[in-house]
Amino acid sequence: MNDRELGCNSGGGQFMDRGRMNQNGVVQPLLTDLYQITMAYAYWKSDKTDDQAVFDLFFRNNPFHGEFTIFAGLEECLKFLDSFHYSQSDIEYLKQTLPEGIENEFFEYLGNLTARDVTLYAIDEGTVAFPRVPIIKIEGPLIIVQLLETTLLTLVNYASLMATNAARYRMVAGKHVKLLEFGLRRAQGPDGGLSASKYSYTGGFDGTSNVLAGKLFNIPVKGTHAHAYITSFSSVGELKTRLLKHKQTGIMEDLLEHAIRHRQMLSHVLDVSTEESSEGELAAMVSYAIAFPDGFMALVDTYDVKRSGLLNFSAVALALNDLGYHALGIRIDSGDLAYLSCLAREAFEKVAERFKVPWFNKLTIVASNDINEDTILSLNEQGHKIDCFGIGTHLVTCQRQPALGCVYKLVEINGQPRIKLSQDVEKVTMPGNKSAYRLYSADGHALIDLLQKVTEPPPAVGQKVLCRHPFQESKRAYVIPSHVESLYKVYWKSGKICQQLPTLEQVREKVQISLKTLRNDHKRTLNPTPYKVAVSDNLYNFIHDLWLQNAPIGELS
Ligand SMILES: Nc1ncnc2c1ncn2[C@@H]1O[C@H](COP(=O)(O)OP(=O)(O)OP(=O)(O)O)[C@@H](O)[C@H]1O
Ligand SMILES: O=P(O)(O)OC[C@H]1O[C@H](OP(=O)(O)OP(=O)(O)O)[C@H](O)[C@@H]1O
Ligand SMILES: O=C(O)c1cccnc1
Ligand SMILES: [Mg+2]
Repeated sequence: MNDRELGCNSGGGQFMDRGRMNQNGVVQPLLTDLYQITMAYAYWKSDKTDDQAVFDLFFRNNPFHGEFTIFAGLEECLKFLDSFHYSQSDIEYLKQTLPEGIENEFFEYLGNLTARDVTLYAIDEGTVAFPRVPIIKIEGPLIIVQLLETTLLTLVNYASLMATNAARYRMVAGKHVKLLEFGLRRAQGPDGGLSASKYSYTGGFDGTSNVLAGKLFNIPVKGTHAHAYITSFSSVGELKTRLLKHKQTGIMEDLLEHAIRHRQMLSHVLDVSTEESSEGELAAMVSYAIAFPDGFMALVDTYDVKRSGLLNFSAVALALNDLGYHALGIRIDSGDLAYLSCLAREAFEKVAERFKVPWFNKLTIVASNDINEDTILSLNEQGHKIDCFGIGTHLVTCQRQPALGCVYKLVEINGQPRIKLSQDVEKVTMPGNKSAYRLYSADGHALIDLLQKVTEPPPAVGQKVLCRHPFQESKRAYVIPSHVESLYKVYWKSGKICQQLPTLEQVREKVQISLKTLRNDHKRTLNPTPYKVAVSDNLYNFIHDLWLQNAPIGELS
C-alpha cells in the first residue's frame, strides 16, 4: 500500500514543534503521589538534603504472557527532568494542602529545586528489555530523585506496555499487512488516547486515526468512514450532485448513471440481484466517491457484504474507472472476516477479469471489529485476504494485561547498598549501583543480560564469564560472548540531555532491529522460552551477604 491507499491521510511534519511534541502539559512535578512530597519534607526535616541516592526503575514480569518488553517513554522522562520546577502556584497549592506546621523554609527549598544534580542512565528507547534489569537508573540527591518516582513510572509504564502490545500485533500480523490504530474512542481518556497512538506507532503500527496524534507526533493519519455515512442516505433521489469531472478530459459526467449501468452487469458477474442490494448504500458510495474520487474506500458491511456492499462498491469503482480514477478498496467491520475477505478478493478478481481492470485485483481490504492478537492468529490459520487491520479497543486498552508493573527502588544511599526483602523472592531488590551488559552469540542473537557491580570490569569478548541466576544458587552458566553491549548510556547529567535523541521514526526502527536480536523461541506467542537475566559471581555474593545481614533471625518457641 502506498500513502494514498487509505481514504484520507496526511503526514504533518510541517506542524511539528519538537518542544511541544514531546512534553505533554499535564506532565509536571505535581503529577505525583502526595507521599513523595510528604517524604521530601520528612527527609528535609531529618537533614537528609545532602544524601546521595541511587534508584533503579525496572519491571518484574513481562506483559501479555510474553518474554520480552519494549522500553518506551524515555524521551518524555528527559523532557520532564528538563522542565522540573515547582511554580509559584504549585508552592501555594502545597502550602494549603500539606498538613499544618510545615516550615516555610521547606517551601523555599522546593521552589528552588531542579533536576540539575541528577544523573540518569538508561537503555535506549525502543530496545527490548527484560525483568529485573533496570531500564533506567537515577543518581542524585535523595529528595529530588525520590520526588521523580511516580512521574517517571507513569511516563514509562503505559508507554512500554503499549509499544510492547503493538510490537506483538505486528509480529502476528507479519510485516506485509498494514496496521492502523483506531482506538481513541475507547482509550483510557484523552491522554491515554494520545499515548496509545504514539506508542503503537513506536511498536510497529503504520498509522493512526487520531488526528491530534498525527499533528503532535508526525504520525501518518489514516481513515475510512463510518456506517453513519452509508445510513445517512436512503435513495439515489437524495443525491444533490451526481456529477464528477473526468480526470483526464475535465468533462463533467454523471457518476451515478455510470454506476447504475455497471451495477446491472455486475449483478450477473457476482451472482447477486440488484433488487436485493441497498439503493441508499449505492447513493452514499456515489456521493463519497464524488468527494474523494482519488481516495475512494468504502465500508461494505452496513447491510450485507455479499448481496449489497460488494456489488455497490464495485459498481461505483467501475464508474470511477470510466472517469479516470482508481478506487482504493473496502473496509469490512462485522461478520466472519476470513470468509468475507476471501469473498471480496474473489469478487474483485472476477471483476478484474471481466471488465479488464487488472488493478481491481489489488484493491485494499481493510478489516476491523474487536480485533486482538488471537483473532489475527486465527485469521492467519484460516487463510484471509486482508491487507490492513484497523484495531482499536483491545490494542489501546491492552486487553490482556492493562498495566506494566515497573517499580522504582532505592538501591544505594551515600555509597551504601540497600536491599528490600520480601517473602516473595522475586520481589527482593538487587542492591547497589550496577552496570548492565547484553552478551551476544556468534550468530548475533542476544544470549543473556548480565548485571554487575559498577566497580567490576566489563565482560570481554571471547572470555568466559560466569553468569549466575540472581536467586537460585544452582543455576549458573559460563558464557563466552562474541559481542558485548553495555546497556546504559548517560542521558541526563548536569542539567542537560546528553545524547542526541532519536526521532520517533528512529525509535520505531530500533524496535524492529532490537526484536531481531531475540531468538524466535523468546518471541513465540504460546509458551515462549524465558530470556536469561543473570548477575556476576561478585554481585551474587554481594546480594546474598547483604540479604543475610538484613534478614532478621526468627525465634521459635
Ligand atoms: N474468521 C474469524 N475467525 C475468528 N474470529 C473472527 C473471525 N471473523 C471475525 N472474528 C471476530 O469475531 C468477533 C465477532 O464479533 P460479533 O459477533 O460481536 O460481531 P459481528 O456480529 O460480526 O459484528 P457487529 O456486532 O459489529 O455487527 C469479533 O471480535 C471479530 O474480530
Ligand atoms: O473494534 P475496535 O477494535 O475497537 O476498532 C474500532 C471500531 O470503532 C468503529 O466502530 P464502533 O466500535 O464505534 O461501532 P460498531 O463496532 O458498532 O460499528 C469501527 O467501525 C471499529 O469497529
Ligand atoms: O477510519 C476508520 O475507519 C475508523 C476510525 C476510528 C474508528 N473506527 C474506524
Ligand atoms: Mg465495534
